[in-house]
Amino acid sequence: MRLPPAILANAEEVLREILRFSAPADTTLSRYFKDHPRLGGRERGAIAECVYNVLRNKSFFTDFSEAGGGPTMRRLTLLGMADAVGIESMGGLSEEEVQWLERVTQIDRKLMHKSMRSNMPKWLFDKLVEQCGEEETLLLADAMNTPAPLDLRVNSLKANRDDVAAELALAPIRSTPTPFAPLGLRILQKPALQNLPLFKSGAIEVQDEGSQILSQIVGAKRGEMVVDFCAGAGGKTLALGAIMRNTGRLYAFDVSEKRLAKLKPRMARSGLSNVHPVQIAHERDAKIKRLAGKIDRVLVDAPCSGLGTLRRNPDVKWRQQPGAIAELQVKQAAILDGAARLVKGGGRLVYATCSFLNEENDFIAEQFLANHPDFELVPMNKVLAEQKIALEMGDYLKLLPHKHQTDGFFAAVFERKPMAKPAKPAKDAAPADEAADDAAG
Ligand SMILES: C[S@@+](CC[C@H](N)C(=O)[O-])C[C@H]1O[C@@H](n2cnc3c(N)ncnc32)[C@H](O)[C@@H]1O
Repeated sequence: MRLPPAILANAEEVLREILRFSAPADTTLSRYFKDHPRLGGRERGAIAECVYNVLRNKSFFTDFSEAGGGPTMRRLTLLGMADAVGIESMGGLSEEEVQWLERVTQIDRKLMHKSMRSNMPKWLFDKLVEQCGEEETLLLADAMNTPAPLDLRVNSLKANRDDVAAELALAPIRSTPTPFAPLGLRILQKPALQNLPLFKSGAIEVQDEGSQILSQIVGAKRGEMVVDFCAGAGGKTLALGAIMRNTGRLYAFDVSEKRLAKLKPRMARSGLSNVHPVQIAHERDAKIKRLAGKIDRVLVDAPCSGLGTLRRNPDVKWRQQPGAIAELQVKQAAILDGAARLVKGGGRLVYATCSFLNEENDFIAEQFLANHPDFELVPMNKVLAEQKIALEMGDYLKLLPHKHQTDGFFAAVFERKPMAKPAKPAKDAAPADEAADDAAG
């Protein structure tokens, strides 16, 4: 059945707003749907897919649309919708529009100029070519422009993976185990999960496999003191709490009250009682001072460009500005430095981002090591072997969609060298302050 002609007008209206890039695309889209309650499920699906197709393919869609007649925004919408539902399902097209769509959808996109084929802003394409070469950049870009599957994490406090897969199959939702994360299930459809008893009972959470792996390499154990320094809405906090089997103490820090508030209902569903959310003003907040040198594992899931999540948030590449990367680097280094103070001797600090840019990743890790001689790098192959994760890496974790079918993630693990014990004063030694005075003199 054809979509009503008005749907193209709706899609064009919301697309125009989203392409101003003043807010994240998913926020604008949800608000639009809330303001238009009469749109049905199929219509919402088509509009959302149309918008996301335009965001993913904006470079060559813009090129195609400029080649035709009529308003550019209408043509962009037609291209996005044709990719979403097919020309034959679109109502309200003129004869000329049908012919134009039939012509442009035949064009072999692989023959386009490489920078345009990547569908990235020029600054990002150039940066990536410099970082990993043209061939790798195009593979990465193609993977980032392909919608991601839906990954679930089974909450091991409440269920096991096989039982969850069997219960999903009754829904009926087909899932397959994720290749690397031991509690992950991958779903290729896009079912509504919110009403499933499995979701309501906290047996499953939506979490990309990469994010699950990242939580695991923190290596938190039962009974330990652990800090999730940039916990946000708690995706990794919940995974860490389950890995700790709901024992020990897990602090969830963040500067954002709004994000921490979203963690609370998720905590309640998950059955975790070892999580302590704490809002901090900044990475040197006095609230965290008393924990200095006492924590076994600290995770810094740092604020970053978010470019690793382009499969889900294709607007990020157009919203991100090259100048912002340098500002992020300053913040990342400061947060990592603040968090490092918490780690006890022999404890570990994990720095992570969902970015594939070396500037936010290797560079920050190397700078940290250069400035913190009391920490040493734990090579990622060692960390992965400890966790029995069958992935081959070098010094760092670098997950990429075209290689690992996950979002783009980076992680480095540092271990604090055992702290030197204060030397026992010799029996006839002078009191410490006297000795210091002597030395100063
Ligand atoms: C990448 S997000 C964290 C995502 C979260 N770990 C998860 O798995 O869902 C980065 C978070 O860092 C927080 N943040 C920013 N500056 C911070 C700071 N100085 N100290 C602690 N958290 C900070 C942001 O509010 C944001 O929630």
